[in-house]
Amino acid sequence: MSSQPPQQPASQAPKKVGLALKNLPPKQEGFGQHLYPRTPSRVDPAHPPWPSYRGYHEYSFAHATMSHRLPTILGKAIEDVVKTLSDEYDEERITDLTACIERMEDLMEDLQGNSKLRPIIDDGEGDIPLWNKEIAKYFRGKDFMNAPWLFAEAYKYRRLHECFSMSKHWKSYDVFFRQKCETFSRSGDAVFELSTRFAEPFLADSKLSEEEQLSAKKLLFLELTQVALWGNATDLSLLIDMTEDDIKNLQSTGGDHLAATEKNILHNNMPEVWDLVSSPKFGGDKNGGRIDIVMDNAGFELFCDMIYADFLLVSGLASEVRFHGKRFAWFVSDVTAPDFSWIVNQMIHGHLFPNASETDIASLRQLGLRWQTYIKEKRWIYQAHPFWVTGWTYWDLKNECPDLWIDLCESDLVIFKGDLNHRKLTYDCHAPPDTPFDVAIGPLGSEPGAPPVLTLRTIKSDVVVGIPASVAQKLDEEDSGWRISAKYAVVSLSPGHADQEPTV
Ligand SMILES: O=P(O)(O)OC[C@@]1(O)O[C@H](CO)[C@@H](O)[C@@H]1O
Repeated sequence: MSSQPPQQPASQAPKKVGLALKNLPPKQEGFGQHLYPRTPSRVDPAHPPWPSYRGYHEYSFAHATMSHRLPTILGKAIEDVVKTLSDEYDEERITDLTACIERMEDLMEDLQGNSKLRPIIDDGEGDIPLWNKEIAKYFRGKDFMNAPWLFAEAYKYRRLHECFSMSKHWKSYDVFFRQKCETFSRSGDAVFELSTRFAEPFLADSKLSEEEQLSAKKLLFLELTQVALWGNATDLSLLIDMTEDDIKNLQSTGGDHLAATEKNILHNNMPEVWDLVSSPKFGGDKNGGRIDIVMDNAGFELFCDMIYADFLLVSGLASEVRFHGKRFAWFVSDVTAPDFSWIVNQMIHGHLFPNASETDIASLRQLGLRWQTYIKEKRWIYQAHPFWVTGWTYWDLKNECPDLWIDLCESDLVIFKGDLNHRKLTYDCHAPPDTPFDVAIGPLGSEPGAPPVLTLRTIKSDVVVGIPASVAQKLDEEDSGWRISAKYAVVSLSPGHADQEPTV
């Protein structure tokens, strides 16, 4: 008699049972959409006008940044400090710097282990209350990946500063300074292209009629606005994998190149900006307006901004230009006070371009000397409010920093440069692309006393506003990387309400 083997328990999961349900109602869509946009009075950092981008959103640039780019940037920063350490001979300074490296390694662990965001240690800096209030009120218990991307990314740069601000001898050490200087010294072609044209200040040909002179001024204004705009394409945090030729291409400022790139400006208010700055009312009784530039990157972009600011003064469109920079190293290449002085002093005294011709070097020197005079005469003013190095968006500028708000309301035009400033203007959230720019910037566009606000931004991250939905959809279909490639740009103007008294 053959005996049957004992029955084994099933080792596989039972097959799914498919129910043939034909009478259920259809799937519904658009849940929660009635919540957006939130009305401005219900907006706060934990409740943006539209949903935030966050590090765990795998489809977004936020994810690539939080999981890959930031650890790479931090790793390079540690390499920089190790290099500095090797050049040091004083024991106390060496042990002090070693402690900075250890703090950077702790930060790397927190970043890669997705730790919760802790308060910033009080190092006596003016931005501490702003940071710790925002963490305590809105982001307690959040980590690097589930906090809004904008906040988490800014927080990482503040923690990086803390690694040094806790030290005795290295409080103002900038881990990105070396990189910023090296990149500028590799930008010779583009730098001389501009310096040789502007060493002598722009003067409209006196043989031309008044109307012709104005039209020459307008054409130059439009082209230099583009130079300031596209100068933003070369930001160091994105240059990690670029060759020298790639960089040269990005920096090309020739007329043909500008004409070709103008079609990539998806929202272009340049004509309106010209109408504003050329109006006899611009600047009131002053001889030209006060123009503020909330700067982005040091090096080549700063050089382009200075070329622009020089023209604004020389042409009489501006009576003074205020440059707003950062108090410490920020998003790799943002301008700090040392970067601002460095560029002008190197232009006058430096040896950055050993292979350049005497004419090129002389043109740079002449330009640098003129810019130095503007600084001495306070026609160019450098300012660095602590608010610019926080995680707050500019929707909160008035409430969190009424002093800065009142100061900016005195301006005749505030120009925000670059991608990060644009993210802060628009709350870095999923706003529909056809949201009008002045709506997307909230109180900065709508409050009484708000100055005219201009954004000059090459598009390097997900948020895009002010363009027809059909244009965004077409680009999504045809050029999938368009939101991060810096190939496209926006020049958007919010007219503001300078005719009304600002309130605080
Ligand atoms: O402000 P910038 O220099 O134009 O760009 C800053 C940037 O490179 O950094 C962020 C990602 O890390 C993005 O906002 C953007 O792509």
